[in-house]
Amino acid sequence: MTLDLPLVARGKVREVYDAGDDRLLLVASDRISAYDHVLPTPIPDKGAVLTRLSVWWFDQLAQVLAEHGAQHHLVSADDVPAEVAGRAMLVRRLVMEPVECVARGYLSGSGTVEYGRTGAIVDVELPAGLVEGSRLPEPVFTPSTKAEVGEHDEAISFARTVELVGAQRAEQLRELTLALYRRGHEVAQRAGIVLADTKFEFGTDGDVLVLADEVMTPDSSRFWPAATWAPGAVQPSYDKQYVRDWLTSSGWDRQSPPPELPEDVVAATRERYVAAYEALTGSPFA
Ligand SMILES: N#Cc1c(N)ncnc1-c1cnn(Cc2cccc(F)c2)c1
Repeated sequence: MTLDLPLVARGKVREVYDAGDDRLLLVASDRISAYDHVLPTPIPDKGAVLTRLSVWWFDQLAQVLAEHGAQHHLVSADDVPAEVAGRAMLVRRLVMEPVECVARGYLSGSGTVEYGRTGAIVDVELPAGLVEGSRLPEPVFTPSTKAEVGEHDEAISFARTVELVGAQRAEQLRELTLALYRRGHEVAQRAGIVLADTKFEFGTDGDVLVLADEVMTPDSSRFWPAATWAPGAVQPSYDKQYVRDWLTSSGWDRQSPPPELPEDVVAATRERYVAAYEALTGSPFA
């Protein structure tokens, strides 16, 4: 698929195009990544499900945004080129903040490693005795810098965030990030999903802070099935566990190019994305 628009940025599974008139087009592909590799087999409708989920969250979060004097960047999910209908968002072009705003409600991944070394996540002290998957006493703001494509984001302190964006903006980003995460966690819990952590991106339009990018999707967040949540081990992913388990069983060395996925794993994975969407929104995907 080639869009007749200038490419602005390309991620592992998404692209951003210049749509003119201070608008960008965010396009979500059906590509899936696992173990830091983009797999050769697409998951049908993944891009559409994640786009529809972001669109739904923008509406759900409108009140929280307004309470913090902020807006979101979505202009339209309908006024998009036919080639990407259903899996693209027309958004306002913003001046992007240079930090990834991560909220964590649970200890997982790089957070667990950092906690094991220091008892904290960068400058955020945590109580003793936490294990992989533990729920934190309160959600924490653990910003990171935006890494180059293919690199991992690097967690930074709040003091560094202040250096980058100023004290007032840093405080606003922390407050809003945590408020949005709390709302998302509450909604997800009712849907049988643990929203363990999530990454927001913000920009500004004049003086107004604007929620950008995708929002609380399985690609920007850790989604765990609530029914199997059990601190003390790596939690199963709501959406990617079939893929991870099959890749592990296939003997793939995680260094060479990844193998094609079998049809049953593709179908089961598509069903997990659709199930997450339908559980969260209460609406049928089809
Ligand atoms: N959202 C947004 C946005 C905006 N509303 N205004 C200006 N810039 C951006 C913007 C540019 N890059 N990204 C990250 C990104 C997203 C999706 C795919 C990618 F490859 C990369 C975000």
